[in-house]
Amino acid sequence: MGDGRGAGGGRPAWLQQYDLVGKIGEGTYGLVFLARTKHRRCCIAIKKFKQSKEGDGVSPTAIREIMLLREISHENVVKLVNVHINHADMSLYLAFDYAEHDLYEIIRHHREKLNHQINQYTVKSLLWQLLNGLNYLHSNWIIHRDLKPSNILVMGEGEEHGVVKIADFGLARIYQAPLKPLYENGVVVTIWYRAPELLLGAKHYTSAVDMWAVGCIFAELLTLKPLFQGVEVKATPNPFQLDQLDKIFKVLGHPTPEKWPTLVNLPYWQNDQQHIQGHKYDNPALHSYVHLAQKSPAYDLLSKMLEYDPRKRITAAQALEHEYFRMDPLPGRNALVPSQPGEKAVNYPARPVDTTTDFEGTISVQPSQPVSSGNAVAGSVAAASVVAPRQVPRPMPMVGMQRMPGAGMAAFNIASQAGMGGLNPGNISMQRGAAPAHQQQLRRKDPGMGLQNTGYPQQRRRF
Ligand SMILES: Nc1ncnc2c1ncn2[C@@H]1O[C@H](COP(=O)(O)OP(=O)(O)OP(=O)(O)O)[C@@H](O)[C@H]1O
Repeated sequence: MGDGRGAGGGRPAWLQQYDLVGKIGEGTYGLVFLARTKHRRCCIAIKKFKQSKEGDGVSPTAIREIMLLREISHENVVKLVNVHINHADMSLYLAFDYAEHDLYEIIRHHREKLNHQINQYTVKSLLWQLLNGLNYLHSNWIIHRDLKPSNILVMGEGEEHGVVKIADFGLARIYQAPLKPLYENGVVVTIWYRAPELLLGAKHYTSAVDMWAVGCIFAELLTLKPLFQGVEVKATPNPFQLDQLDKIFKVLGHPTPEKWPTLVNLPYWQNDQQHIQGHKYDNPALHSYVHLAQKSPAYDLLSKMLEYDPRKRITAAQALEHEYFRMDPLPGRNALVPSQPGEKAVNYPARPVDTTTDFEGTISVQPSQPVSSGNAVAGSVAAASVVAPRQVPRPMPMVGMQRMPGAGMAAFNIASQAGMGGLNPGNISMQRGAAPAHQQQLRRKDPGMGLQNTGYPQQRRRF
């Protein structure tokens, strides 16, 4: 594909397969655009990575990582459909399937507009699907590392209505090496979903960090507000985040080496004892923060996700088997349908689209694209407005990473990615088989339902 320049003003040729609708978001590392493929008129979200000040582009290592992400296929994981490199400045564009909603907006809509809780069926279905996608990623040795509500997408009207898609998986590895975050551009970040072992300076990631984040998200779905809203200390790399730990201790109590034996080995626990000891609370009570009975299965599951010791924390596979998902209301594939007969479905707003921003992120493009009616996106365009900046969390700095071995995985030989040319529009030379050993086994297409789980606890049609 290359970066062939179109006749008109230096626009790369690959861009011509899309009609740009506008900008839908901005993260630490880049802008996200809504586009349509000219050929099939599919809605696509294109994530453009910003260049760092040093102007360093995309390394072959990052490209290899991205190619592996293309092999990931699961109903609850957003599909990476294309990768484009703009040769001129080595900027990177990733094209994903488009999702109309995300948990950040769904929670905000309930908190600020509807003023009522998300119904139990929806919470349970969102959580189950999130765990189902995560179980698949973890089984493929991918740790997300930046799970937060804006990264949990939910499909709008259509065949996949109400289906959860985890986004931004695996991207932390790409961000860190070749693309440095732009701290200077005023982006607000959050550490609210960060696991305590990382806050205490653990050097290795395990998939348990994602389960902590899921626990935080579960609590937020129940209460409509973040559970641990610490104020971040801004410094690099990975400074001691005492306020965030304080928020956690207040709700869960002080961790102890009796309950968490490896605590004593964590750098900040050793070095900042004095500070940490000053943050003891008498009556921690998670159940009162989330308004759950202590004996309820929901509380039991949540407290297992928010277990201090990462080795004791519940895994995604175990969580899917939890009693909470076996009792009424049972989770379903469309999380956004009414929970009871006669109940009205919530009409979540479409994403606002800023139609004045082009792929460069600066100048005005052609007037609004004609959008076929009846499509969810039509609403977005009609309601086009400047996209309000939101709190934009960023991934953790890259540190050593332990991956969980997946059970019963079919071998995937990286060398089978022969002829990656089609996937490698920048024609960057790549050594075959050069990926780390732990990545050389990837489960290929998974029909959707995780490893240990054959499907939803009980299929039930909902309207
Ligand atoms: N495939 C997609 N379909 C629709 N919207 C998407 C898609 N991927 C990302 N978005 C939305 O684009 C916005 C910006 O996403 P982006 O990932 O750049 O930033 P973020 O997740 O908010 O923060 P960061 O990337 O800095 O951690 C978010 O609202 C996100 O929900």
